[in-house]
Amino acid sequence: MTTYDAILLSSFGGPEGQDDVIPFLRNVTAGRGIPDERLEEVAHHYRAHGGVSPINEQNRQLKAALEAELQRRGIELPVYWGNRNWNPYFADAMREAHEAGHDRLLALVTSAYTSYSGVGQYREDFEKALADTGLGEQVSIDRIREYFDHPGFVTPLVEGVEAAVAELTAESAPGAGDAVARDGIHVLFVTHSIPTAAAEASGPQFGTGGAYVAQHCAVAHAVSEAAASGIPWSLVYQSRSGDPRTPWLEPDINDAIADLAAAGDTKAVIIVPFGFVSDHMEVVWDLDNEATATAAENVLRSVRVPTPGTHPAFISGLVDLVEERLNDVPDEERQHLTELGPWPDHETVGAGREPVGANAEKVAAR
Ligand SMILES: CC1=C(CCC(=O)O)c2cc3nc(cc4[nH]c(cc5[nH]c(cc1n2)c(C)c5CCC(=O)O)c(CCC(=O)O)c4C)C(CCC(=O)O)=C3C
Ligand SMILES: [Fe+2]
Repeated sequence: MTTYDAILLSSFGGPEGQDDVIPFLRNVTAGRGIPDERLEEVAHHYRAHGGVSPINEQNRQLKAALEAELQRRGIELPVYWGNRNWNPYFADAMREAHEAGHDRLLALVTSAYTSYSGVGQYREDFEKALADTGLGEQVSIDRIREYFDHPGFVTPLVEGVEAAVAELTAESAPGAGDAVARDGIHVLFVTHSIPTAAAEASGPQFGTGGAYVAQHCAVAHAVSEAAASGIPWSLVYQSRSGDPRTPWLEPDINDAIADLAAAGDTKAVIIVPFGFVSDHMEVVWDLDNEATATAAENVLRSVRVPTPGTHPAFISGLVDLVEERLNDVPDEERQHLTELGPWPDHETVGAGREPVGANAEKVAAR
């Protein structure tokens, strides 16, 4: 039995008004040389939504749902919420927890896969917040393992794909599109593109694309088997940014849609955003606007599957992951739906330990 004092719900953060947009983008891109034209382009996505990203409200709902499930199970752990890039920041959450007497924090991160963005940057920012608050000697943070193949994350996706297949193959209702045969459907599992070098660094022993690509392939395979057996699928990418000369993971979802349409067998696509845990800006803009428009231009029907959000299976799965750490559950009893899992736990950050930053070598060595 390991004792923790509180849960640190850790996320990306997003702007909550027009005045927040540029300062937020500067936080996100600090030191990484994203050109201003690109910042303006991204600002435009937020501006069109009143300068508000949906992500913070989604995290407030996630926090409330976690609190309710913890209470239902009799687990007396308060939940503090902090972000990497916007209010409330990690430092705010750590200070608040510490002032209430909670120093042993169990971090639940809203990122399901292994990559620098989902792991190393969180670790760096935890360490930076500990340094900034002067709490590095007192506060410790243990991060819950990557849960890409945990049933809590996979079940909502399976349900979403099953519902999408049913919707597309149903006899057409007034206003809906024409029914599509199963063999006219193609499932597009879409995740965030990252530079190919970052993908390799996520775990070279997993082959081309590292752990990042291997984990996504494994989850796509599992969801496809469970929900859309016999229907062809592809792993595709969204939201590439940065210098066009730097290679990033491909194909882009819009190119994939155009290619499927040109090949002629596909009448409908199911878009499965399985790299994110909520329907935040990258989902509503890049998929619900752009990819959906690309499908329509290419005369394909499209259905976009919801991300896990506050699906009861997801909330319950996250609390199972909390209990796994509280009870020191051994590897062989940990839940996982692919052969890559159960993904290992992370080393503790803080409470007097030397900061190790992104810890890229150690991540790569696993
Ligand atoms: C793998 C990955 C995740 C998933 C894991 C995780 O959740 O961490 C993720 C999440 C998110 N990314 C988000 C937003 C942004 N990401 C950016 C930039 C980048 N993301 C990258 C990767 C990822 N990103 C990369 C390689 C870059 C290029 C920067 C560089 O060169 O290193 C930029 C800068 C502008 C641009 O370049 O587009 C923005 C605004 C939001 C918030 C959405 C909202 O507001 O609702 C969320 C949840
Ligand atoms: Fe991002």
